[in-house]
Amino acid sequence: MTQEKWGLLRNKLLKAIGKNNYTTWIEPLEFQELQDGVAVFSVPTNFMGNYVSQNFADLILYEMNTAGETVQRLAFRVAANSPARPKVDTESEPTVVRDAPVAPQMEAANGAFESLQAAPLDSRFTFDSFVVGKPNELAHAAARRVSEGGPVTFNPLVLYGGVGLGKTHLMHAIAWELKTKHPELNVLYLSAEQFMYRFVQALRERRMMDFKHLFRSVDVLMVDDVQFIAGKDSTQEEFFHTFNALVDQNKQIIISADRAPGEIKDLEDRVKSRLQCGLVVDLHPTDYELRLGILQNKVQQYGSTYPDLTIADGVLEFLAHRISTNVRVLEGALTRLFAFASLVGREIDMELTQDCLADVLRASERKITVEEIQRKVSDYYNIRLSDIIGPKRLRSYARPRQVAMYLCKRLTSRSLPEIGRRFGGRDHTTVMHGVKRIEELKTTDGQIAEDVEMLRRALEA
Ligand SMILES: Nc1ncnc2c1ncn2[C@@H]1O[C@H](COP(=O)(O)OP(=O)(O)OP(=O)(O)O)[C@@H](O)[C@H]1O
Repeated sequence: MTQEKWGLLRNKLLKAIGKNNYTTWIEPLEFQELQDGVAVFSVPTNFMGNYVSQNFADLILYEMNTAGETVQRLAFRVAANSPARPKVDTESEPTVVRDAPVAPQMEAANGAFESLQAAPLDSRFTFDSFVVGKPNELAHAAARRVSEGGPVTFNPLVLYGGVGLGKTHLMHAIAWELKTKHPELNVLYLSAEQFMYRFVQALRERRMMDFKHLFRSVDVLMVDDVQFIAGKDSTQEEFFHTFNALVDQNKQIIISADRAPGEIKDLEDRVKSRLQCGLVVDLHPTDYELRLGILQNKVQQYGSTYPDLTIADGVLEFLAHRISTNVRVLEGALTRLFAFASLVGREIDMELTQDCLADVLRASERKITVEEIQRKVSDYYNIRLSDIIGPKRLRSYARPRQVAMYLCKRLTSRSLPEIGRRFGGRDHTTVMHGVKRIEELKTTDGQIAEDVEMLRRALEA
């Protein structure tokens, strides 16, 4: 087997196991030789050799044999001095790791221009693998519309949202779709940082005309993480001119940012107002249903890599409930669970999940505040917030107040005197009495038990 062939195979492995696993386990492997049905790799450590052999050997063997090699076994040698690593083929397969530069072929009209370096597209970031839910349905619909490549209706499309909510995923999905449906279109996707880098390079090499010409000759310009150019005056200026030139030619521009354009500090007003001219849509923080959908989707993808692993009922629901920070953390947690479970050869049950993800679960513990509880409880019972905190002793206020006190004791780390203070300066014995009363009622009064449960769920969602 040649190094080139291994390079191609690595691409397949990347697709199958995802970027994280690939970078950690496959990238450091160096193919050495194939002799008598044994494929020999050098690895940096024994541990790595063992891990790969336990977790990915079947997959590697399968891919090698499918590619026409006869391989019965893999061997891993710890090498002090490894030979140069074969490169992942980026020409025949568009699957490349994010941030690894690749030069797409851009035909220059008069042959005088260099090809323009674009960011590679992650083959996993497609519309098919994007799970749609309430928080992202508008952004998804807008992305779909633009990806049809029809007449430009809104220009630019700006997608914004917090960390790890799927902006890059949607951008790549648009680019893939356009490339498939309209191969004739010159689609350029790059990060704002790469835009700046190209600009500075052009300045340094005195090739600004080339730079301008290149950027103005694209049909669709996609710039990810545009907040990066905030405060970088000359880059902003060039971006502004590029932007205007493309809009004038009715070329589609798609931008992503980590916040609404108007809220990006140190972004020039004229750039802000240009960005606000088109359609600005945000990706909201995920909700429980979306997180669960994303997890289920991921598990399905893992099915081929880990055919023997099973997940106990309730684990995905637990993760969707507990990890609400961002999708990247959620995916990372699942990847770790699968790797761990396959390492120890066990079903993914609650116990394994708690053990394996203790740090992630601790870090994403949501802090519920007393105020939040008071607000939710007053909404739930349809009374005013001031009635929960105030002195009225009417049963219709006293009971919700006790429920709120009970929830404060159970869901926050506040002490009884602290809780009392926040309920209009009540004594800690009053809080203690309230908590006890609800505890008793929960066992005798079905309605109270249900109220408390509903509220707890709403607060922890
Ligand atoms: N709705 C979704 N369906 C499936 N996967 C998703 C979804 N949203 C996010 N992801 C996944 O979460 C990870 C993070 O998403 P992405 O890189 O697109 O986030 P981002 O918004 O660009 O974040 P950042 O601001 O950090 O660049 C990716 O692996 C992506 O595939």
